[in-house]
Amino acid sequence: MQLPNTLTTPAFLQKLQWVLDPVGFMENAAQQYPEIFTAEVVGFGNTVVFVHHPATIQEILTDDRKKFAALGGVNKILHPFLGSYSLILLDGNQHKRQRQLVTPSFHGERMQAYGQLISNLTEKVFSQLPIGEPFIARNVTQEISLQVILQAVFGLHEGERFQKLKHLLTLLLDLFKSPLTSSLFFFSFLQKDFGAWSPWGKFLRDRQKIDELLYAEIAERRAKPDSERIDILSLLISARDEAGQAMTDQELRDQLMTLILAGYETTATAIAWALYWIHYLPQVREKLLQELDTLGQFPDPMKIFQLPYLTAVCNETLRIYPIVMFSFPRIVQEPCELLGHPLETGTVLLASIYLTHQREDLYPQPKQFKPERFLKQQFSPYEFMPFGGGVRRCMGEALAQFEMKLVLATILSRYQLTLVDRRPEKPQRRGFALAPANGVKMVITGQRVNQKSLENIATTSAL
Ligand code: HEM
Repeated sequence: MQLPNTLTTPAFLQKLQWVLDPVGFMENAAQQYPEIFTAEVVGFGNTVVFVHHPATIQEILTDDRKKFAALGGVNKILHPFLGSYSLILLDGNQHKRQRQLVTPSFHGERMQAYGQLISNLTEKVFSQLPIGEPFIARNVTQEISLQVILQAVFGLHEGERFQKLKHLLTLLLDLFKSPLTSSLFFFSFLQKDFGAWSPWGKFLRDRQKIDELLYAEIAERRAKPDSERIDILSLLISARDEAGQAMTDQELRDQLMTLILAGYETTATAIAWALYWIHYLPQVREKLLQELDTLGQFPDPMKIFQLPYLTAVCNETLRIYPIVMFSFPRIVQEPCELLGHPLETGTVLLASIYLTHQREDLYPQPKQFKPERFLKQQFSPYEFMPFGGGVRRCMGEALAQFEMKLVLATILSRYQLTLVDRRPEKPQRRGFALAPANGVKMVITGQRVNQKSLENIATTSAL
């Protein structure tokens, strides 16, 4: 059967461009085929149909348990890292069960509990940066994001286990960042244990050490339950499914690894992009500071979360270069038609988040960073979809949005920063994320005092 709008470039060239320049690849194809096209890519079983038409994406994502199944098997290269019970790898009822167990811990209102923690961690990491010396924003936001996950999700605080896990997880997560080391996961023939010095041997030994630390933490928590604890691991330990069953140790371990893989680099990259846009466009920074200053010196985290302009800046950051460029694959389960094209069972579909966010009819001048568009208009969940949709919609959406806003508010209200390089940052593939190619080089030029508080001090002393 003829697939929709098949690209004619030789398959190996398509794959090469997909790996090296995914944005250029998708944009070229969309110029020719503005709603749907078929391409040869690496990672999802070769031939994939890209869809970037909101109504069609809605059709797919609202029926992705049956007609367009969100099968986890296509993510199997992540199995050695995540384990058999990972949400990302499970299908059907098993997937549904894990989601039912995990979802309540990530509800929006629960995030309030982490407000102070996120602000304090940001302050701690930033206070260690020397004033006047350039730093790479993405490295700093990664440090913050890793610590937020270890503390808010794993419930670990300073101490030996925290330090060991932080070190080992960083080693393992770094493997996904370069094409060379991530090939270990793509090619099973490289997965041979030739001892601790061989790449796969080292991976297995590091993973073993991580597992020992995680299982020790889980055992301690089970032995000494503490109802005061608010971290996500504690909530998962007490969660029960419909049949009253708790999660096993292995399920807990696999979900923790999933949450760190899905949540660490994504959120860190989003914050780095936001810092870039805010400092690249002085009028955006100015407006944000005016809005933040209205809250006074020690604002309530929920008040920060609700700020309209800050929300618009975060949304526009996730629109212009969505961190995750496309949804997880959905697989056609019965012959059907999309946009007039017949599709047979087994066809792999990707909702292109990037191309949907670049549609001129939805977002006029899509290459320009304009937070105001989110103040003027409300977009449907299939027009603006940085966190995907349907049964695999991001579990960490509330945490990611909360963290983005609190980290930005803390940095902007306490520090004056500037970009070291005024040349535009280009988006580049980095592991699973679409990241700023140079990591956003910045420098702290000084501390900042809330203007509103200064005015208050001035008025009080004048009285
Ligand atoms: C700005 C940050 C983030 C972005 C842009 C993002 C984006 C996404 C996207 C696009 C998906 C796929 C959805 C689909 O196929 O429809 C996804 C899935 C997922 N995300 Fe996120 N994510 C972010 C942060 C997080 C965080 C902080 C966590 C948890 C700590 C998290 C956990 C997950 C999980 C577990 C899944 C898989 C859900 C499933 O398979 O059922 N994400 N995310």
